[in-house]
Amino acid sequence: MSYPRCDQSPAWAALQDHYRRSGAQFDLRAAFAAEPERFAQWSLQAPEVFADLSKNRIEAATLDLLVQLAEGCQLGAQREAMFKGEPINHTEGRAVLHTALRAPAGAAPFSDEVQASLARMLAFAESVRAADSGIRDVVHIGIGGSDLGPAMVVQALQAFAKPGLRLHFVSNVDGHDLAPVLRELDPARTLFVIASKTFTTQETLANALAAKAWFLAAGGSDVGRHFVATSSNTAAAAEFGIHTTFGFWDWVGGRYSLWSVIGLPIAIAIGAEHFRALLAGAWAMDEHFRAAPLRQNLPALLGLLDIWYRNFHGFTSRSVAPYHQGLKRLPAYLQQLEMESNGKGVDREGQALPYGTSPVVWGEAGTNGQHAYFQMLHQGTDVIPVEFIAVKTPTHGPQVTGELAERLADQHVKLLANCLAQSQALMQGKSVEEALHERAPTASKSLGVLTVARHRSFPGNRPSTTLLLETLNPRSLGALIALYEHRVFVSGALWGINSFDQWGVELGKALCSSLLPRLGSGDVAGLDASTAGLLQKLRA
Ligand SMILES: O=P(O)(O)OC[C@H]1O[C@H](O)[C@H](O)[C@@H](O)[C@@H]1O
Repeated sequence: MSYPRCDQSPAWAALQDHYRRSGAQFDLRAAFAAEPERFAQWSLQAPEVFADLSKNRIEAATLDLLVQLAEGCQLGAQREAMFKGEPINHTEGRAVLHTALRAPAGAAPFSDEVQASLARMLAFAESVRAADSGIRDVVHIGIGGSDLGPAMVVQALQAFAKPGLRLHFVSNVDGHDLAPVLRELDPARTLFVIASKTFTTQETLANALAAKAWFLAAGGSDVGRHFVATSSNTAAAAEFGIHTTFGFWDWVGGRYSLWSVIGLPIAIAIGAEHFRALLAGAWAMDEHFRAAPLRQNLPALLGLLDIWYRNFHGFTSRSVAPYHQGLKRLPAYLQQLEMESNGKGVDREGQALPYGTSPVVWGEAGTNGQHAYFQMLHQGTDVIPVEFIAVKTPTHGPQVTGELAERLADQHVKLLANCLAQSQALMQGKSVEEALHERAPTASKSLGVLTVARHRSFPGNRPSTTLLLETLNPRSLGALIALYEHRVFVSGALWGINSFDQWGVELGKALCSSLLPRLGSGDVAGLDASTAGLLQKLRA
């Protein structure tokens, strides 16, 4: 299982040369002026997701070299190794088979187990949704991969959720997360889902214990019926006192687990049929990723573009701007997916990498971000590629009628216009010359016109990608998430890193365990002066 690292491919040096000769001077405005076909040439339809890549600093020669780079790193073989279940998470000796969770029966490894687990989980979800279940509130307690995916999807698919059934997500060990949720609950009408792959996570166990204590104190009875677990550690869940555990396997990574029983709250919210549509959308993207030639392969193209920007242009972050309020948790979800997967500093053999890996991924739903940090995207000193996600048709649900429906439809047009305007503005910019010819009624009269024009000019040539969905539904969301998963796989595969472990979260956990008793005892012996000083202040 040894594949060449990107800098070992001849295309790497060729890309460095190409960057120096052409990439560094590339101008999007000139490219659009010179290439009438640029949009057609650089856009493509993948399953459920249309992508416009034309506003990126990329030309045919760049793509040629990036494709050579991918081939040099044996991307195709690496991809097959994942789909076939080889232990590509080699530091933990595990396969990486989230794709098997959404494969039709018989189409992927472990099919029988997967189908049986899915059927059991969906049947349980339907029983919770049934009118006679008596359940009104579902509290999902989990963190990281056992929280972000389900929470993001449930939020995104509100229009498909069962009315009257309330889903709550509690993740933080900070009691300010759990307490306000508990205030709204009736124990007799509440189901707690304790989600933890390992069932050892401090935050989740603490919240689960607190929830159980509240449940009993509030007069709840039959813990066995009101608490269930989703975990690959069924023994630990049983020890905790939970009788019903939906198990899964070590080859499902936490941040890739929403397709497994960790998706139980999704299934409870949207029902079995919609959950299957979510899986089907993801599988459609899996098939595209596996079969499409690299030049028409959207996850591959996005991953290659990430390499181009990170390693040749030196851009250190990427902003995600979903123009759909339902996707407001998508940036947080992507932060774990991408930064926990590819935030690595050594290659598979443990050698320090001579190049950058995961960019910082951040963002906010549009148009909100426009009124906050877009200033920096437009005029700041760093170039930050932006990924816009727009949804053509809104889904406000049947209860929205009459004048409200008309107004919301109009607001959707405004939303889309904003999305288009931002990528256009980033690209076009505004020269000092143009700014000089504009009226600037709010500018200070005491400044010279040239000074004002300089403040009002935009460098432009700032790259962005726009992803379009026809509508946000279970199938399209499944495809969108799988697109991101595979794009992260592509850049990780070329960087030659293990995208599927997360040792970087361990040190803080271990130090937390040793500091916890010290916060009680006040013992600061052997601590650095800063930690000791802060600990004493917190105890005072
Ligand atoms: O599902 P759990 O075992 O409780 O783990 C929850 C999360 O915590 C860990 O520290 C990892 O950083 C995440 O990858 C994981 O998703």
